[in-house]
Amino acid sequence: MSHTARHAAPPAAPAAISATGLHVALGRTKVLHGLDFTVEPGRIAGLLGPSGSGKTTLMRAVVGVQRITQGSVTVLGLPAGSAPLRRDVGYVTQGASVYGDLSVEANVRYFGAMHHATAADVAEAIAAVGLQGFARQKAADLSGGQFSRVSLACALVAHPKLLVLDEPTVGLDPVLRAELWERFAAMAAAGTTLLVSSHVMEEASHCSSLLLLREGLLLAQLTPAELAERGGSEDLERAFLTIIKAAERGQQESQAAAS
Ligand SMILES: Nc1ncnc2c1ncn2[C@@H]1O[C@H](COP(=O)(O)OP(=O)(O)OP(=O)(O)O)[C@@H](O)[C@H]1O
Repeated sequence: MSHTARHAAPPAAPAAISATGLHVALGRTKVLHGLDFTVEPGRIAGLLGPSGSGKTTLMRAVVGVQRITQGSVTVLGLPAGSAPLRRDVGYVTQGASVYGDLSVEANVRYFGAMHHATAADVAEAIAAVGLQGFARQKAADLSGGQFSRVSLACALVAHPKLLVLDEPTVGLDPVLRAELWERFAAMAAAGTTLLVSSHVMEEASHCSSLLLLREGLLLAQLTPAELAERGGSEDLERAFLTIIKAAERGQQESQAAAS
């Protein structure tokens, strides 16, 4: 082995997500306007933005179920949506993809089967979302919050390398919410990357990187501490509003100047 080779740095792992000049149009509406960002492996990236800012569209592009108009999205070094990624990427949408007439356990087993999950894996995923007491219950007979947790268990059982979650804590009580964030942190520490959208600003503090989206533009990618500093408040909701309002003012001023 040559001296150079012995001291060469190990090859860097590819970014978990890398978007370059990402444009998406839905019908005639341009929804994403050229996004550039990177999420490193083992991070929890929070996707924040007002309703209609393009969060779901961006997540769909990352998962590879959204046609891209221009630019590219790379996931774990491969084009988003490519076949080898199917095993490595989990996606939990707001509209749960759960079979109401099957039990919780049967649902999780069904998803797990595609990933050779064992009975222990299934039980562990169900326990992770706090549904161990409901494993035999028909999903249709669960409460709304319990039902949405079944789809999360279905994603967890696959042990994906990238987990994309659209508002996973909606409808959950504060105890479960805190437990889930602990779970996400443990997964990230073990190398899983999470992309999580949220409306709940206090949840932003659990993320290592925040993507602030407004009207299909990436306003900033920053840490929670940087958000607090840039928005002039330790209260992340207030800081977020300050940044969003400043962007709105900037847009109005440039429109006024142009007219
Ligand atoms: N099929 C469609 N055709 C045209 N426009 C669409 C379509 N689906 C969504 N949009 C528009 O695209 C924009 C972004 O939608 P998206 O669902 O990505 O936003 P979001 O940030 O996830 O919103 P929310 O927080 O309310 O879920 C919105 O203005 C929406 O009205």
